[in-house]
Amino acid sequence: MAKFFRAAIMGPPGSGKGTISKRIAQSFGLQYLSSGHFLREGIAANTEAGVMAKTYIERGMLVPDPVMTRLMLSKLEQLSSHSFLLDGFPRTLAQAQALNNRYQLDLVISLNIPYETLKERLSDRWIHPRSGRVYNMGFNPPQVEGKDDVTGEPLIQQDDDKPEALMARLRHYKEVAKPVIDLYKSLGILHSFSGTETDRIWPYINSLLSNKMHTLAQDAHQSQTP
Ligand SMILES: Nc1ccn([C@@H]2O[C@H](COP(=O)(O)OP(=O)(O)OP(=O)(O)O)[C@@H](O)[C@H]2O)c(=O)n1
Ligand SMILES: Nc1nc2c(ncn2[C@@H]2O[C@H](COP(=O)(O)OP(=O)(O)O)[C@@H](O)[C@H]2O)c(=O)[nH]1
Repeated sequence: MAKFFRAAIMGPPGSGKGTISKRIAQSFGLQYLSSGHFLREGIAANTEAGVMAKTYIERGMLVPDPVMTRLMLSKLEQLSSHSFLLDGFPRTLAQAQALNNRYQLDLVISLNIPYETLKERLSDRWIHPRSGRVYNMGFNPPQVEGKDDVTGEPLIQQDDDKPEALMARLRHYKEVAKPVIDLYKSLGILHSFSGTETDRIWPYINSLLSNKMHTLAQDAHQSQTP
């Protein structure tokens, strides 16, 4: 039976999860699932989960574990025969345990990026709220300043990307992520990458994934050979 490749990416705000996920999805054909994107979609569509999530996000809080877990596991159900990459989920240990009861990840990527770099990147991050498309005035600027490349609609800066909010977000991330990272370390599937430039980190992630997917394909082939 074909074996599907299941991965997650973790890292503080601004560490490049979205940027790297886009490259992984393009290069390896993994289905990309961003929990933040699903939440924003739910909020825009006024779904039950969206209405509930909004009250937490507006206060800078995490959406409760049962809501996130229900939302993400139901998205994953629809992808039961697909390789996937998760971004933003699991965020807490309870979410990681709930995920692990249903799907065992093959690989977790953790990004370690210095604080000064995060601060610079986020102060330059502009987003198209409806699609979640992300720009950076230095790294990947839009074709027309302040406008989304696809729709031409205005780009915005998120309040919590401002330097004043960043320190608290970062501290919170570290606190909540530590037990999740420890869990994946103990399972032997955690791979950490450090640096200040996505373009320098990417070749290492690319070769790690190429190797893993190659091994997986070989294992699947051997298990089929009588
Ligand atoms: N498992 C998750 C994922 C997201 N959120 C909520 O959804 C918001 C937006 O999530 P996301 O798009 O992943 O962005 P952030 O984590 O805020 O930041 P970044 O993209 O910069 O990492 C979060 O701030 C948080 O309030 C949550 O509560 N639980
Ligand atoms: N200058 C610079 N900006 C980057 C680099 N990698 C990503 N970015 C930008 O930094 C911001 C944060 O990246 P993003 O992928 O959204 O990070 P996430 O919050 O972890 O998902 C975005 O504006 C990206 O375009 C990099 O190597 N250099």
